[in-house]
Amino acid sequence: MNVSIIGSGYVGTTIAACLADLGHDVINVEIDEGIVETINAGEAPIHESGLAERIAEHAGTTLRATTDYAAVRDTDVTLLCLPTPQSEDGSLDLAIMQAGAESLGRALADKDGDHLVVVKSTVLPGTTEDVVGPILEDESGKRIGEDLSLAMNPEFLRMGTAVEDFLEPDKVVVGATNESAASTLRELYAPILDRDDTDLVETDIREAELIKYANNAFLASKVSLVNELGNIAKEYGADAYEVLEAVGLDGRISERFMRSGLGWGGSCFPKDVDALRAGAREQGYDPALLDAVVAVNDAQPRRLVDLLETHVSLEGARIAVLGLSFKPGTDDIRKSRALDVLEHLEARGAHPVAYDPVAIENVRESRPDLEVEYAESAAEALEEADGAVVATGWPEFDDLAFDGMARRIVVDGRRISVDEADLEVYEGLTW
Ligand SMILES: NC(=O)C1=CN([C@@H]2O[C@H](COP(=O)(O)OP(=O)(O)OC[C@H]3O[C@@H](n4cnc5c(N)ncnc54)[C@H](O)[C@@H]3O)[C@@H](O)[C@H]2O)C=CC1
Ligand SMILES: O=C(O)[C@H]1O[C@H](OP(=O)(O)OP(=O)(O)OC[C@H]2O[C@@H](n3ccc(=O)[nH]c3=O)[C@H](O)[C@@H]2O)[C@H](O)[C@@H](O)[C@@H]1O
Repeated sequence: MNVSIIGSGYVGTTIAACLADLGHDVINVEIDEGIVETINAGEAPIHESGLAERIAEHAGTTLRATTDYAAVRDTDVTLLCLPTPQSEDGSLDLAIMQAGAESLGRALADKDGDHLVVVKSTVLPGTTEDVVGPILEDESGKRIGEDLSLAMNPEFLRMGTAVEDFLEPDKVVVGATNESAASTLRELYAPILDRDDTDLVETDIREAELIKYANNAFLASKVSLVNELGNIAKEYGADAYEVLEAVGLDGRISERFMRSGLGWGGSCFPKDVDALRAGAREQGYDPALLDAVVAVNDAQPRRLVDLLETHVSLEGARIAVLGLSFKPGTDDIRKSRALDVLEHLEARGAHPVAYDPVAIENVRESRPDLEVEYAESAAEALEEADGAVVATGWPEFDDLAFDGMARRIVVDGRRISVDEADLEVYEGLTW
């Protein structure tokens, strides 16, 4: 099938390379010329395991990139993978989606024959049909239900495991208003749907849009609940990891997403939970539980620094901060809880020395306001430190030697593997 993908970021690039791998002819339409050149040169513009080799294999043949929207006219289906950021007040900002839909609609005006447009970006219910659809109709002169079809197909991949998640998903959700759109998507994903472990959910567009938010809200809530239970466990002197491992054996609950500690960050959970809360309020519903989910999450970094302060007087103290990215396996620092830890340490007069295997440059560039010293290794960050906090659970922090510290005091927000006998103090945030 001939497929065009609008937006070549984490989702668009991953999907393009994977669909080319599945045998489709794919073109990425992207406004950033640097990304376009990188893909056409056979290289990956982002770091994701399994991506570079797929781009290298297909670039120039079944995978191409362009800045020119006219390319969509040679394709049967277009997947919109544009960013859907949040506004200052937390609500969903659709400006980029609207601009992309306008360019796409204008390009489709000169296309003979039918075209299917699929929204893959995370958008609130009503966006596909009430915002994207009308723009496409106005700009293209085509009519939905006649020579234009619209579908919504949310994406559930995680950063760090994007290729594997896309090719081996638990489910594919297709929201479509007509059978021909649904059948085109079934054909597009045929090799994925042939897997025994992938469920196909066919539904209407609004449900598809909300399934994505409900999914992220559920996972973020699960981690906040696990953190609240962990905070309570800590008060009782109990180990939350042992408690929740047992709880997870209940098939209704599941063992996954049970890691308590510093909380959730990243480019998705925070923005999507906020957008859903703002959207719910706009609809007249007060999302009390989701408000609490965010409040619990926001309190964890302060709790970690409070815990450290019970062992170290922070004014003037040199504190090693291990990990800056929002989770291991990525250099993404958006809404990383580690940044909140740095802010709390700074506010209390400490001198943070941070180390991360891949994310330091991103923090340096995007947060010049932070007064942090950066180290080139964990050992260098720990040198002469009066205490250390673990903010991201990178595997390389497991079984680390805490040699060289002025005082071997370690407060862990991610449950790394530690030989406590080597330390003066080892405290987990929730155990
Ligand atoms: N990052 C993730 O792990 C996941 C993201 N999502 C959702 O997918 C959507 C896309 O997210 P990401 O790929 O992370 O975004 P991103 O920010 O990594 O990439 C978006 C790309 O679109 C390009 N772009 C912006 N305006 C454009 C335009 N008018 N025409 C063509 N290209 C344009 C940007 O230059 C950028 O390269 C969002 O709605 C997000 O919530 C869903 C599942 C996973
Ligand atoms: O909508 C999105 O973009 C994506 O958001 C998340 O994916 P991602 O943000 O890449 O990362 P996760 O692995 O879900 O982790 C999110 C945050 O939760 C934290 N977390 C996760 C699991 C856990 O047990 N404990 C915990 O604190 C992680 O450290 C991280 O900060 C979802 O898992 C994806 O399904 C979804 O597609």
